[in-house]
Amino acid sequence: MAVFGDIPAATAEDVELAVLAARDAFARDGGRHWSRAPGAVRAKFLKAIAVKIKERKSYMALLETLDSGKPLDEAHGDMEDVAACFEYYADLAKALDGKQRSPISLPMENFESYVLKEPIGVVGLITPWNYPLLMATWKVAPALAAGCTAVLKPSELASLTCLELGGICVEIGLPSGVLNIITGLGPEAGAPLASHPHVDKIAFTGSTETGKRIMVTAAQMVKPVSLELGGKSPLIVFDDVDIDKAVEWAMFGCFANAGQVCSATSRLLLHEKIAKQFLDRLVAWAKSVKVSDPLEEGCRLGSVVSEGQYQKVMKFISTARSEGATILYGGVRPQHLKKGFFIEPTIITDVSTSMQIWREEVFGPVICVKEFRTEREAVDLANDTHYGLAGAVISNDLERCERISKVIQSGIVWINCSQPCFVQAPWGGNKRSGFGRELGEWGLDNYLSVKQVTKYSSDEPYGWYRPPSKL
Ligand SMILES: NC(=O)c1ccc[n+]([C@@H]2O[C@H](COP(=O)([O-])OP(=O)(O)OC[C@H]3O[C@@H](n4cnc5c(N)ncnc54)[C@H](O)[C@@H]3O)[C@@H](O)[C@H]2O)c1
Ligand SMILES: C[N+](C)(C)CC=O
Repeated sequence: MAVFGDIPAATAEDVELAVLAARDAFARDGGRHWSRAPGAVRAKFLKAIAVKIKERKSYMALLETLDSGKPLDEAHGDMEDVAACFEYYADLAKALDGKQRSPISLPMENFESYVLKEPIGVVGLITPWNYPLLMATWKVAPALAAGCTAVLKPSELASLTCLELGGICVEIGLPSGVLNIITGLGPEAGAPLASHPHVDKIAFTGSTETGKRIMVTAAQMVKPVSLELGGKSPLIVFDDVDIDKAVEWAMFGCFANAGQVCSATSRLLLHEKIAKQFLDRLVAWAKSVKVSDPLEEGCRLGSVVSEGQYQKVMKFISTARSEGATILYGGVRPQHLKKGFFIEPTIITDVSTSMQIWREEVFGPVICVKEFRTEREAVDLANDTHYGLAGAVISNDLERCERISKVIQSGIVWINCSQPCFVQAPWGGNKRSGFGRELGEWGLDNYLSVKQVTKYSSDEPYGWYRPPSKL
């Protein structure tokens, strides 16, 4: 670990200032310049942010890698996704103007009704460290597109690219107070934001434990929340597949970003007929992964984010061993990397459904494996979790895949792949993985409130009461 910068540790007083600034920006000039401005006005700012991100892609990616340990190639991909997300919501901001006053068909001709979509107000955005700028962007872009003003609190473990975003917003002339960024610890900076009475909504991405706390706090004010939480997602592989193709998806599903992915398919379910051959190939592929300094060309597995995360992942592995599982491959620091928080890609077999490694989110490059005989058994194992973020199935029988996609209890199902993520498609979980959807049009709806306006349009009196007799 090396210190290459420091960030402010905000407290409740800073949160107060940030919320005040956001409230002021929301209401300034009756909202004419932001919250009630045409979506096309806000779209220009979002497009301008996207342009700057693209211009600075290499620098921003480097910063993300230095801060989080993810391979530079992955950080480049993240920055492309960040720019695409701002562009996408710029288009939706523009389209919002045309969706206002959409009429509702009513069963009584004396009434006319239409719907206004209005920004919720000041929103608090609290985000994690695994995709620091991307996870923040999934909230900032739609919130701003909707006309909200925001206070963003990124993770204390990786805040730098979010601070850069703040600099970009100043450069492009985003009206002051529209986006406010505070850095600092969860209890000191995140909690006062979540409990602030003048914050109208909290959008949170992070662990299920913190999500629960945020929900309890928000409940005191009946404040809406959307929660994107953890996962323990399954990948089911049937016996009719091209083994190497399926192995590559299994690897990408659990070793990309060193497995620090909410939707990581970290429970691998293999049809018993191919299990041995599949595991032999999986080990061979895992051996060939380039684990290195994330800045090195071709790196495919960098370090985990922090010493704390390293210790946590190692503890999961040792508990799995002590509970009787087999560490088929990995489970240790790579021999050639004496410093840093590196962990070999790890494959764990002989797993039972009561083991911690089967039940809890590791958030590291660790996959656990079970075999199944029948489709029914595969689905039961896939759904044997409190989480419900994602699931994946690989088979050449597409009817089977579609059948399974209907019964997997999760917000996302991948067929013949794992992890691809598109800004146009909804993202979010069921069960203890949270609720609400980000991305796509659903992501914009997160920051809009729906107002019904109904007009009595007849010249006749309503006629429910008899008029009093005239004297
Ligand atoms: N569902 C998704 O889309 C998604 C995406 C990315 C990450 N995640 C989840 O995020 C988790 C990893 O992220 P993490 O370790 O940063 O999570 P975390 O819950 O520890 O922290 C997330 C954020 O909450 C803040 N926080 C902590 N305590 C708080 C409190 N009491 N009040 C308010 N804010 C508080 C943190 O400072 C950070 O900014 C994993 O569980 C992962 O699955 C989910
Ligand atoms: C959605 N994704 C994979 C970018 C981030 C989840 O941790």
